Amino acid sequence: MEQQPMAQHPEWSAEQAYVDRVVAAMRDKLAELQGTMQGVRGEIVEFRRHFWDDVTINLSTLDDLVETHFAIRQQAEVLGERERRYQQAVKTQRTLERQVSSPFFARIDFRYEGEREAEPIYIGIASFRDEREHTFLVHDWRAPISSVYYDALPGPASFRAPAGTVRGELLLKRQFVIRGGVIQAMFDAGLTIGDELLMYALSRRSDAQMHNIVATIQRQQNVVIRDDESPALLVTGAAGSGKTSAALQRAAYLLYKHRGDLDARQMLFFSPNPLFMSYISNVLPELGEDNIEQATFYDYLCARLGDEFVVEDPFDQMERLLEAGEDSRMARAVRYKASKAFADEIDRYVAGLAPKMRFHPILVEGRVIATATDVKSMFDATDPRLRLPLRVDLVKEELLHRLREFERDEALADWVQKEVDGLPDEAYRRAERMAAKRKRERPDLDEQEEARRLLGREVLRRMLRPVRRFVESLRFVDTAAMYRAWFEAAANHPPAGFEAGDWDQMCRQTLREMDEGTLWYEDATPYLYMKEQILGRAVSAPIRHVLVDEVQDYSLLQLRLIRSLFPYSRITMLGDPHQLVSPHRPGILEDDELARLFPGLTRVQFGQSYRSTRQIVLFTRGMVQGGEAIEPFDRDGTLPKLAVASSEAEQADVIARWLGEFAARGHQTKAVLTKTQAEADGLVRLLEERGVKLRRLDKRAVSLEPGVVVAPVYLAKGVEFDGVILANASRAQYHTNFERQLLYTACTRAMHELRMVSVGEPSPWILAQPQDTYERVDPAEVSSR
Ligand SMILES: Nc1ncnc2c1ncn2[C@@H]1O[C@H](COP(=O)(O)OP(=O)(O)OP(=O)(O)O)[C@@H](O)[C@H]1O
Repeated sequence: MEQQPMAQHPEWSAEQAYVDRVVAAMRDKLAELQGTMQGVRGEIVEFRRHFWDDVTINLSTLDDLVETHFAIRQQAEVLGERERRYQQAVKTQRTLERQVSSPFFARIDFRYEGEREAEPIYIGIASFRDEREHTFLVHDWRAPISSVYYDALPGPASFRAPAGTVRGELLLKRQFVIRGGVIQAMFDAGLTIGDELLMYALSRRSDAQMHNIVATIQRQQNVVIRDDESPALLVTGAAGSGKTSAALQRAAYLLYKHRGDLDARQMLFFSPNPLFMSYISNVLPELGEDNIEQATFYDYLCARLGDEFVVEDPFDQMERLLEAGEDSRMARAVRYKASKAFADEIDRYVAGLAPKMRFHPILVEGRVIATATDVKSMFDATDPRLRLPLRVDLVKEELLHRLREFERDEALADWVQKEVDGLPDEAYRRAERMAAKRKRERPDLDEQEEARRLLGREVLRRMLRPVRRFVESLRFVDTAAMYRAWFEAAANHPPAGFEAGDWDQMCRQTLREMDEGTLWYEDATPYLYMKEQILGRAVSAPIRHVLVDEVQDYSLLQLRLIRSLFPYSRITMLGDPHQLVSPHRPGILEDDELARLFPGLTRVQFGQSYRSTRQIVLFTRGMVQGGEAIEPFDRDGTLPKLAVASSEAEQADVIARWLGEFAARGHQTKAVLTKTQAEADGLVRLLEERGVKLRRLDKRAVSLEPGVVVAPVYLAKGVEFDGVILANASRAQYHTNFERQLLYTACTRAMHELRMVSVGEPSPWILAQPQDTYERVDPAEVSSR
């Protein structure tokens, strides 16, 4: 790799001339696009205005009705097509607007086998064609040939194209930083792809939003991004190794490769917290793609459970556990409910559940349509060889049939006719007209009675609407009672590792919570999982690709649930076993269960860490087992600092001073991280008293902004800051294995600077690091500076 000062690079002016040519062509295209968009917009407005002119509404006969239906549909389709065309133009316009400032970031010269001349290929966030000459002025970074840029060294090279492997020779690999249409920097790469450009990218200050990395994707990351074969992919790697980045560029790659067939709404990204969702929300739009669907697993659970229970969120669960401690009964219960043993237990329970199924009665206005025993009999009458969901479905059909019968049979009943009496005259007149019409077909009909019957049915239909919904959504199956029944029956049979008293307490606590209409977070997954096994997979067919970030924090059961909800989707999972911040059993990522659950699982391990300076990586990697394998990227910074304060007040003085230093150094995003929310709240008060302007980040926070945030570590998962100060980095806070992982997660949020302050003795996980990987400073000196 050699960097040439731009003006001295012999080809600088030739390259700038090419930039100018491309930018000019892009501006022309933008102007043309503007015209087209105006035209299409006009057409849409016109079309909407005259939508009904070409539709004749005629509902007299069935044929007329069908014809009217098709006429409306046809009009709607034409309109839909124009609207899609307009949306597409808006998208192209947005991408082009980005590209006129920075039309491309790389050039490769590739000589195809058998050709004499090499062809220069310019690579950017999207392709751009010279329409007159039918040539590509810029190639999309996802085009097959662009992979040479990411994968190959100068010399013989090949790439995979739809028609097969294409061979040739890579003669030049050049990188550019272009801003406002002017080349700012230009590097000719030798052996590796763009260390210089990567350094440039990694040295920037964070602006509280993640950005795309397409100019500097590393070879290993490219493997993940372009893998279009694995049905399931697990990427593991240290903090900051680019797992999330690779996953997002992968989404962009797949959307490009399968354009026309795969839509952003068919991809779902499970984020660790709401804050993270906004943190990454810029990446795909930067690349000209629509954002894919995003949800936290908790949101998803709640959406599936509807209003059945109020579900505790994972952050409250976390606080509850941090307070109770790892060895508490509560923690053991949480771990058990997330365990494979419990998952298997539920599978066994569901397999033998048929004779013990529980149902709700079907009632309307206090009248019984079917008692719980009736429903049970209907269930028992179905073929026992069928799976539970099919049997439930048959009961549903039978119940819907009963509802129809009920509507027919009760129309003239007194209790219904009492309601009919209260109907407005208009309804009567309508019913009388209808009855008269019918009488023409059946002269023996009692017209008065028929009118009352019609009205009775109308009243019943309205009354039965919620009941029908209740039946259709299978709420007549009392799944909660069956979940409870498991705990009722299990109370006297503690599993291994539980004392009888503790187990009994746990079972009773669970039942009590459910009585109150709430579900603890640890119960939400097993409950929904059981429910899905009984009622059938309410499969999310539209989702074709699921991405799960921070997968180390998922329990086996949560992953089983994801598998059963998205059985036809491909899955990409990203995780770091050392950043386990949930109370679940560690080791899920290495587990064979994972491969059983996701057949065809491909595992990829990232070795290099890009986020933090070399000093931060060398310090933090000692906190994890096997950490010596984590390779820092060679970006220089200062040593992490540790101050041992003697009081909370002194700690706050040190933090306030350090935040001042961070600001002076130009750090945009700064975080003070704590273990718990209560600690964060306490610190906010002390820092505000010292005149520090900051933002308290709690679980409701949905966006990250530049400035100082104070937050518990578990809320800062996946996110990064220019400078991080870890408060209360003391032994009391961080000494168990689990706390070590929290500590590692907190420290690895720092891109440029890491500081730690403890009140009293520091965490043994800090003291265990080699003395030359961090610097101890005197708090008195810091605060008097
Ligand atoms: N190839 C790359 N080029 C430029 N920047 C990169 C590259 N890979 C990763 N980065 C940067 O490194 C930082 C960390 O990336 P990312 O958040 O994707 O890592 P991660 O492995 O998901 O981290 P964590 O496990 O800590 O959440 C981000 O700022 C990202 O932009």
